[in-house]
Amino acid sequence: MKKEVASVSWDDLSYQIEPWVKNAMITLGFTSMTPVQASTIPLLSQHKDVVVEAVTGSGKTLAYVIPVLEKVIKLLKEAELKKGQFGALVVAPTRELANQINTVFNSVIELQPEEEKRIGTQLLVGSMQNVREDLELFHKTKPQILIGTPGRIIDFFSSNSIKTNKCEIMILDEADKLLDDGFINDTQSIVRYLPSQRRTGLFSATISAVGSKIFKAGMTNPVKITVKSASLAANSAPESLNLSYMVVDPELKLKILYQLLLKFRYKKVIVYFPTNFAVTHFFNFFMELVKKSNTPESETVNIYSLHGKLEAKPRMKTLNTFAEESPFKSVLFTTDVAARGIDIPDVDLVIQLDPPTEPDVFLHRCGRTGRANKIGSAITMISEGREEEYINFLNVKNIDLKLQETPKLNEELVKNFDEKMRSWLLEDRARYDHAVRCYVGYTRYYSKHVASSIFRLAELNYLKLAKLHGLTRYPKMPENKYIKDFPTDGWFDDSIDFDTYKYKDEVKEAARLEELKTEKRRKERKQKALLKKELKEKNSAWSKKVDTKENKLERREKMSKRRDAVEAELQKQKEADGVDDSDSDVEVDWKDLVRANKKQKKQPAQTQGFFDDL
Ligand SMILES: Nc1ncnc2c1ncn2[C@@H]1O[C@H](COP(=O)(O)OP(=O)(O)OP(=O)(O)O)[C@@H](O)[C@H]1O
Repeated sequence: MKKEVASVSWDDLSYQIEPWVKNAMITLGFTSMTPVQASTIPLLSQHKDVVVEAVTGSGKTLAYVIPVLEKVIKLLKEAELKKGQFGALVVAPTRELANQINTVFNSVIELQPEEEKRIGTQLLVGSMQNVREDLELFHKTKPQILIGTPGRIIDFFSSNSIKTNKCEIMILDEADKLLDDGFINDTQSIVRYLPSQRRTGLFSATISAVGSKIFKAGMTNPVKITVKSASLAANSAPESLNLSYMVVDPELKLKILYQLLLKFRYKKVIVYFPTNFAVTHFFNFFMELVKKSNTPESETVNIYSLHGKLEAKPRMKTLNTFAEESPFKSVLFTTDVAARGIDIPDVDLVIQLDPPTEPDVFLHRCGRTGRANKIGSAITMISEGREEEYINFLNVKNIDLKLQETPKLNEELVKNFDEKMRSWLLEDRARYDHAVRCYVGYTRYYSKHVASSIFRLAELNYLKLAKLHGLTRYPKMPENKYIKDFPTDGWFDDSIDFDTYKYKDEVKEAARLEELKTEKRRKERKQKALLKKELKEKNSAWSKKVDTKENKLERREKMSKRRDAVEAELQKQKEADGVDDSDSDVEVDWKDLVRANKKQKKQPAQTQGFFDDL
């Protein structure tokens, strides 16, 4: 479905573009210009640097493709480019986008008349081929336009055989991304390779936040062009895009997604997940779920996955297959790698399982649908609670989301989902390990939200999050401090016996069994050692007791010996003095003697006592 919007004829331009380029536009079905094209082309083609901010899907690509072609046409008319020279450079943050831009250039160039000097392009992106192969191809085909991602462009320019002095124009597509912290150094390195007398164009749907950083792209006195949506309610997004949100129980997100994928009417849907791990994990599970559900609804769905950890070639292939015409409903599970610039006209639905960490990315993700005035819907899931404040946060940024009723889950679907999730996880312990990584990755992702007052780690519902991932135990991580009543060893569900939970991979399983044995032995040894220690402590306490008894006896014996000796001495003295003996007197005298002896011991300087020899 298309919405009518005001457009400008190619002939209404004050500046006349190259006739064959204009004809090519009409042949391609672009009978008139979009507003951003009408405002940008005359300026960029005629010696102005531009900073262009226009909503997603508004036609920014052609707004620079035409000026770039015009610069190159002019260059070729003036003189041949010498060996190693090129005339234009377009930089994009992702391989997919660079590839797409290359395709747009070639769709126009293919319509170049025979008599014109041939224009050529070359794609410079990582992992398609190596730099040496890129250089060989460049010297063989002599393209005038280079399109690529920053890393590979720098590697390419570092070859002495490449001469950058004839580069007339540089375009940064998704310029705010190329000027952010992750890319700025690379972007500046590229700028330093280029001659200062060149035109520069920065393009994005969200460039305002970049501010004075635009000058890091080496611009001189740029003109700012802003094309907003006609809709006053949400002029940061195109009018043809319906933005809505659902408030959901975080544990139910995937079930709701599954129900939407089966019940909703759409041709192509892009589903955004927070991490690469999540894309792989849930893609694998949903493939199984769809395959084994065997319902007429599930049979009409085809699912694809795309993320940054995949090789470049399969990534491109997946995107191409997803973009192809299909009698099935096509679903793409992806990350922010496919948030910006990707133009697949049939995408009529975007679903975000979580808001992105950066608010600008919200518009880019949603903007994969509702492009070029086609109607599209973007639904964002918001977890119940504090996250609901995100809606006001977006509202302040002129992004207005309508509340959509959360679908009631079908009981049969939930039962089927739970059973399949459990059996799929139990089939291979590696899946559980992966689910753990997903869970941990999610918390890392959550901590990166720019709107940190809304997305607080302390307020995440960890139990629901763990259950969403199919876990039965909280993995060890610092965030566990936020979990109230943390269960012993992290187990909140003991329904899986981990001793018998197997890996499908035989080598891994053998290693696990070995580890289990070692662990058992370690436990046994520990227990034995503990028992031994306890026993030792018990024995030593008893022997101490025995020891004190023996000592007492010994002391008593000594004492009685001393007493006998004293008595004998006294008796001797009495006999010598002729005194009669009586027990009671001896007793008294003996005690006195003992006391006197003690006193003497305390006063060593005194004269030697009676007991000193004993
Ligand atoms: N003059 C035109 N008439 C009709 N359709 C057009 C015209 N120019 C571009 N389009 C179409 O509009 C769609 C979106 O264009 P483009 O990809 O350039 O958008 P964009 O503004 O770069 O979006 P994003 O910000 O998402 O990258 C494309 O499918 C393109 O073919």
